[in-house]
Parts: sequence; structure tokens; C-alpha cells
Amino acid sequence: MRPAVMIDVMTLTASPERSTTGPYAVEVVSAVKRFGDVTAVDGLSLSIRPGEVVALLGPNGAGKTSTVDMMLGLSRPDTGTVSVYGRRPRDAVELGLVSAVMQTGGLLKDYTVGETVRLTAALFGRGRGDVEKVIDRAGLGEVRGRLVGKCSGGQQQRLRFAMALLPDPELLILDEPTTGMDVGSRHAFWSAIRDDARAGRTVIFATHYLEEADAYADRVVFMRRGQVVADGTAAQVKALASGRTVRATLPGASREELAALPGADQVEVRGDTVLVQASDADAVARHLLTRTAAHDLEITSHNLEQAFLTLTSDDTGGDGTTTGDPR
Ligand SMILES: Nc1ncnc2c1ncn2[C@@H]1O[C@H](COP(=O)(O)OP(=O)(O)OP(=O)(O)O)[C@@H](O)[C@H]1O
Repeated sequence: MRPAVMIDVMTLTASPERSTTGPYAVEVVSAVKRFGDVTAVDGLSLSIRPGEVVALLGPNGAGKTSTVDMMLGLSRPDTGTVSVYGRRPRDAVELGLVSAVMQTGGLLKDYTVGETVRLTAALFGRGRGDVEKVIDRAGLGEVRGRLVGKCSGGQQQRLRFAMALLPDPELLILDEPTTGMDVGSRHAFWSAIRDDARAGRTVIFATHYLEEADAYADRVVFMRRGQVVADGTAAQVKALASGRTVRATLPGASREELAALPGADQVEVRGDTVLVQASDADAVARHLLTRTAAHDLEITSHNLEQAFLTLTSDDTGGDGTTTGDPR
């Protein structure tokens, strides 16, 4: 993990010049980032549209933090480009277009939650109305009088989230924001983020928690060794890594006919039951239900954890395969 980054050096007051240009919130083109002999980011290209909630997933050392750092202007690619709302990342940060919520740092334990938000707001020239709004959005109303040092890890993260909202950023970047939180705190944290994102804010978060990516991201970008190995909705990524199985009852089924269906990879007929491993399970299911007498149809998919293991293990080739990109 990176050292903590104070939110108050990451964001400045929004200015009238903070217009956005270009179709992408973030555009990374062939970015390479090296640290000595280590290539942390290896020719990564990634375009994120405004309003998307994107999870960056990958094993330790995959290059997630290095990628996020470049998006925040904390470091620059050795080759390739990274732009945020059509601007240099540093400029976008300085204009208040981007805020970050990091895992640690940036909080003074002897202030209350309310005082912390008020002080930060004053620093950025924000008024009382903004303070109330972000406290409310972060779900901190009940603990506003509590000392930060007495808050749980989850409450402290929601406080960082509230502070990050003060410039009303277009893009919120979170680097492993829920590490160490219990399940209930993680849920409360993500509910606050998700509710806020509904208003159209772009959110990019790096995480190790597969279920968080599955539950809260519109789009999941799997990284491995500094490259994107899969990119799509959680469902698409799961299907890419493991396919789905369509199971139905179909007396007299022909294995050959089913195997010839577009989207069918492997077919097994066991008595009246057919099992079709499919890269396009929807197409196979549609065919079975509309063109045959199949009934009792079920589609099962592997979970994101299995997809993750498949996509990030060393024997898969991890060759930059991409799935149906939602763009
Ligand atoms: N400042 C640095 N100096 C040297 N090597 C670095 C530096 N930052 C990152 N690396 C190396 O680059 C690679 C990618 O690291 P990075 O932190 O981006 O991965 P990550 O996916 O965020 O990992 P984690 O999930 O463990 O935080 C790793 O091998 C890491 O050791």
C-alpha cells in the first residue's frame, strides 16, 4: 500500500474553470510505470466514462495503486498518457474535479466528526450548507459530536468520504477503502458511496474484496502484472472466466444439435437432462425455450472469486483478454 495521502492536499476549492472536456472521465493510454527493475504498470489502456462505478481488482502487486496514483497525479507514467476529464491529472485534482479517499491518514483524533468536516470546509471556502450536506451523505449525522479517535474504522472512512465530497468532485477515487472493516461497516460505507454515485458521480475503487466489486461496481477491471486481463460487468467477467452452465429437461435431446448452437461450448446429455457449458448462456437458453420443448431451465454461473483465480493465476496466460466492455 502507498503511504497515506491527506485529503486536504488532494483537493482545492472548486473554481469556475473546472469545466470538463472529452468523452472520458479517465483515459489511460498505453501507460507504463517502472520502479527500477519492476514494471508496475505495463502498457495499460483504460477508458472510463462519466458516471461509471468501476472496481480495479487484482492480486497484491498487480499495479492497482500505481494506476490510481497516476490518475491522481501523484506520479506520472514513464511512457503513455493519463488524462482526467481531458486534463492532466494534477490539474484536474487542483480544480476540485477529483477527490480521493485513502485507507489511512489525514484525520486528527482530538476533533469531533463535525469539527473535522467544518474545519476542512473552511479550508476550502465551503459553507455550513455544504457541511450539513456531506455529513448527511456520508451517514454521519448520529456521530457528528463524537471524537474522531473514538470512531470505528468504518466511521473514520465515512468521515474521509465526507471530506472528499466537499469540493463536490466529478470523480471519486478510493484505494482499498474498506481494508480492516467488519462486514457491517463495509456495507454502511458502500451504501453511502453507492447512494452518492446515483447522482452521477464517477467512482473508481481499488479493492481486494471480490464481493465488493460484485455488489457495488457497474464495471470490473481485473489487473494482473500491470495489465488488464478482463474488463466488463461482474457478470461478464464471471462468464468470461468460467462460462455458465445451462441445465434443462429435454427428452430426446440431440447432443450434436445442441453443440452446434452459437454460444455453446460443451454439451452433456444425461437421460432427459441436458447440460450446456456456454460462453453465451442467454442465447442457448433462448433457443432451448423458444425452439425446443425444454423446460425447468436453470442457468448457473461461477462466482467472481473463481473468475478471479482463473484470470489471475499464472497458467491462464493472462494475455489481455477483454470481455464485453459495457461502453
Ligand atoms: N514506490 C515504489 N517503489 C518500488 N516499487 C514499487 C513502488 N510502488 C509500487 N512498486 C511495485 O510495483 C508493483 C505494483 O505495486 P502496486 O502497489 O501498484 O500494486 P497493487 O495492485 O496496488 O498491490 P496491493 O494490492 O498489494 O496494494 C509491485 O511489485 C510493487 O512492489
